[in-house]
Amino acid sequence: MATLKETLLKKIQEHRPRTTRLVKEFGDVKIGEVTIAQAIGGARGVKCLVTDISYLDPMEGIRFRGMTIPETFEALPKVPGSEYPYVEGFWYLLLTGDVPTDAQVQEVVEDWKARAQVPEYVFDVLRTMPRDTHPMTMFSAAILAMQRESVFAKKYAEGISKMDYWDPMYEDCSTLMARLPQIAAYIYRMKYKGDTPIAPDPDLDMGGNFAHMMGIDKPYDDVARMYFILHSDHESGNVSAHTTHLVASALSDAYYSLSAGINGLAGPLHGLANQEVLRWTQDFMKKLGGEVPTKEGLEKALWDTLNSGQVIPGYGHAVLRKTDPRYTAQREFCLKTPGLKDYPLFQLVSMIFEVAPDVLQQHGKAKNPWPNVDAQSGVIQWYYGVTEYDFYTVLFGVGRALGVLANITWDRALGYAIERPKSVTTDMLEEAAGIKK
Ligand SMILES: CC(=O)SCCNC(=O)CCNC(=O)[C@H](O)C(C)(C)COP(=O)(O)OP(=O)(O)OC[C@H]1O[C@@H](n2cnc3c(N)ncnc32)[C@H](O)[C@@H]1OP(=O)(O)O
Ligand SMILES: O=C([O-])CC(=O)C(=O)O
Repeated sequence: MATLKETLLKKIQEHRPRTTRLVKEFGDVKIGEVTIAQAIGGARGVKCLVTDISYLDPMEGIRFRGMTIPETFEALPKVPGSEYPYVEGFWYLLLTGDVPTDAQVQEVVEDWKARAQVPEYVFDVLRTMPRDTHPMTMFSAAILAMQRESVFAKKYAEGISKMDYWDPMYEDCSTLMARLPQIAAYIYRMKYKGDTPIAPDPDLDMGGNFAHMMGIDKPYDDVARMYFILHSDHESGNVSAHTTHLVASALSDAYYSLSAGINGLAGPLHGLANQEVLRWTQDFMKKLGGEVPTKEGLEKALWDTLNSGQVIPGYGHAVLRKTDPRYTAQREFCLKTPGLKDYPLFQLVSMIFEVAPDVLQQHGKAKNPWPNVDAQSGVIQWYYGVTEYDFYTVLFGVGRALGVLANITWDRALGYAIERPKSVTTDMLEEAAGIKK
């Protein structure tokens, strides 16, 4: 059986001529144009990034390597006794585009175990930080601290060929993936559980081991598998993926690049929105003082938020124009899980789903009034005892690493250039608009 790395090399060799030909023979073909609104408005809709790992359709939502979320869950080999697939198998799929066999999944499981030992100094770094440091700061710092381990940086300094850059990048990305779950769980237990880290169990898969190190019983292992897969990738233009890609384009290694991407994920308009959703719902519940919320009361709270110039967290999207299928997948998980289905916080989240889209439509600003992934993820964590919502974006970060690290491995494989778009001045825009000579 070919290893994942051997299979990846074969895929890379097959793919390279496609990219080379497109640039050489069809480099002048236009795939879009840029308006003033796009230049000022966050490059929305500007097509200037390439990835084959996932694609986001505004109406359908994400496809991972061509597969929808239900198709992905269906196709991948499941952990024995579990309803959800191995995260390791999903990594194989993202990197190669192939659904792995059981044996191919096991190869990744074993490979990650061999790489999983987090260096002691990473824990020292974390322990030195004041305990009220945001967990995303801790997570990013831990990743950055490991930069000295980078095989890519070492090989680059030794002077390897451009054609081989993908190999040490793959090594760094695999090592990061193997270690992130323990780092995340360590932060959680150090910060919120009286500094009682739990040692990894080498007999468990990534999702199972993460649940074990968090100290949470089944089915939290399935929650972890589902969560990491759902949050992994959302094509290349979102802030965390784009940042990771941008930093990696300077040939910064995977540690520098991922740490930067995680910093972007920590923004409240991006990954941190899942923390904000819980903060918003908790504040709302507190104001009710234990009363069951009514739709009218909820509607008023939503308008209060909008009228005070704030966004409704978990709603709206830069690309999606329908309910996020990641929201739907998590909602379905809640609906099929007996205790969760009737859980008051889930009922409130469901009531927001009934009320908020109308409110946002009446408000008339958001192009997409429907919920995104962040509106539904926190309630599941809360139900299983992870009520420290500051931590939620770290969970998102472990999942997001799968996508962005697979992407930067392919960036190096296909020799994508250093990213350097052109800026213009406001004077130039006014000239282009014909309002200034
Ligand atoms: C994993 C993820 O990153 S998913 C997104 C997580 N983020 C959130 O849930 C935060 C709430 N949502 C938002 O702030 C936005 O919808 C974003 C950031 C996700 C997308 O931003 P954009 O593409 O600029 O959205 P859009 O084009 O619809 O924005 C138009 C206007 O509607 C507003 N708007 C968009 N969504 C919302 C919302 N949920 N609540 C209130 N206003 C909103 C925007 O702030 C903007 O207002 P402005 O014209 O005064 O600047
Ligand atoms: O696609 C985006 O811009 C934001 C998002 O949902 C993600 O990154 O998961």
